[in-house]
Amino acid sequence: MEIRTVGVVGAGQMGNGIAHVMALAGYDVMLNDISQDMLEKGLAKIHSNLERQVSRDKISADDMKAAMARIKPTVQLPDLGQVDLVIESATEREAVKQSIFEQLVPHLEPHTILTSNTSSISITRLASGTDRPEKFMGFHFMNPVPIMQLVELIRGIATDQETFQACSAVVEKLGKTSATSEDFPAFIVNRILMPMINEAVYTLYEGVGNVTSIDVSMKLGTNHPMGPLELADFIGLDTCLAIMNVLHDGLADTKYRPCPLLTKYVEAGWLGRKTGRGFYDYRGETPVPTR
Ligand SMILES: CC(=O)CC(=O)SCCNC(=O)CCNC(=O)[C@H](O)C(C)(C)COP(=O)(O)OP(=O)(O)OC[C@H]1O[C@@H](n2cnc3c(N)ncnc32)[C@H](O)[C@@H]1OP(=O)(O)O
Ligand SMILES: NC(=O)C1=CN([C@@H]2O[C@H](COP(=O)(O)OP(=O)(O)OC[C@H]3O[C@@H](n4cnc5c(N)ncnc54)[C@H](OP(=O)(O)O)[C@@H]3O)[C@@H](O)[C@H]2O)C=CC1
Repeated sequence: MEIRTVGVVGAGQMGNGIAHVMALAGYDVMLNDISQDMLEKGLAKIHSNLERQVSRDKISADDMKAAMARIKPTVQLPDLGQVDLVIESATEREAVKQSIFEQLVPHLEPHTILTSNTSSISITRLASGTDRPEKFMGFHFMNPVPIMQLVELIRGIATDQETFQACSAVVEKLGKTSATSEDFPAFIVNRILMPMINEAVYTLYEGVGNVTSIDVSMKLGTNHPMGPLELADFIGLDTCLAIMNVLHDGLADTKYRPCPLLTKYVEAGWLGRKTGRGFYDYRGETPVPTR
């Protein structure tokens, strides 16, 4: 089946990026969030990111105008009932995602494909709470969505081939590249990336280095574009902790135990860039390390 309309649930950093690339590729997008404020901030972010692409001659002003016109914001989840494809991108908490699917399913067309942008949670388990596990899969974008080339595609145990092909075709239309992962905790990218970030936090916790020396070491020593602590702040420390907990619980191996210092930052509400403070303090002109 051909996908023409897309519903995105959650207008945070990932949801607004997904709405951005979908609209630019010609899909009509319904963007939903529980918070009107987050919806407005999400739309403003899409606008400024599109403007940046226009100023760098990546897209034309007409492309930008057309993309903005294709995005319809709504705080009413049932407004997504008519779309061909739903990409859920709300907070990384299983109960939140399950509740969204539970509320949405009664309003959906029978043909609608349901997907989640989850970073780590079992696709099979999320699918089993819906009426269509065969039309459910993982559609995992990378941050920042307009820039990163990869989309991980994850089949649940029941996902059918037609659903997988329809999602692969969307990735192609976006001009991105897909990699397929089996449905195990945190899939491929975060199975490898998140233990590295967690280890960087242990390195800080144990005093092996400070924020600056750890990030400089990994940037200049291994040519990573961002140091691991800078990247953790960019992803969101709540999301990093949630992923570590899924790895720890799902694989039952102590090598995945989240660093207590990561837990402490999350408990403080220091979630990284999105709250203005994490391993760095972003409230001034330039980021300042907090340790
Ligand atoms: C947690 C998960 O589930 C999975 C994940 O996503 S893990 C995280 C994956 N992401 C990464 O690892 C990102 C690592 N960092 C990077 O690649 C780079 O630092 C970066 C691309 C984010 C920024 O690159 P940079 O060279 O420092 O900055 P800059 O030169 O200003 O920007 C490079 C490009 O990114 C764009 N960009 C930067 N930040 C952006 C943002 N937040 N949103 C949209 N576009 C952005 C810029 O416009 C620029 O675009 P062009 O090349 O088209 O002109
Ligand atoms: N951050 C990253 O680098 C990546 C994240 N992901 C995944 O994407 C998803 C979203 O992450 P991210 O965008 O970073 O998180 P954010 O915290 O930036 O955004 C989450 C958004 O979801 C909203 N939300 C919460 N509950 C609901 C609900 N019931 N209905 C609709 N919206 C809701 C939140 O609103 P409010 O703030 O009002 O609660 C917020 O606007 C997560 O599953 C995450 O694991 C995937 C790839 C990369």
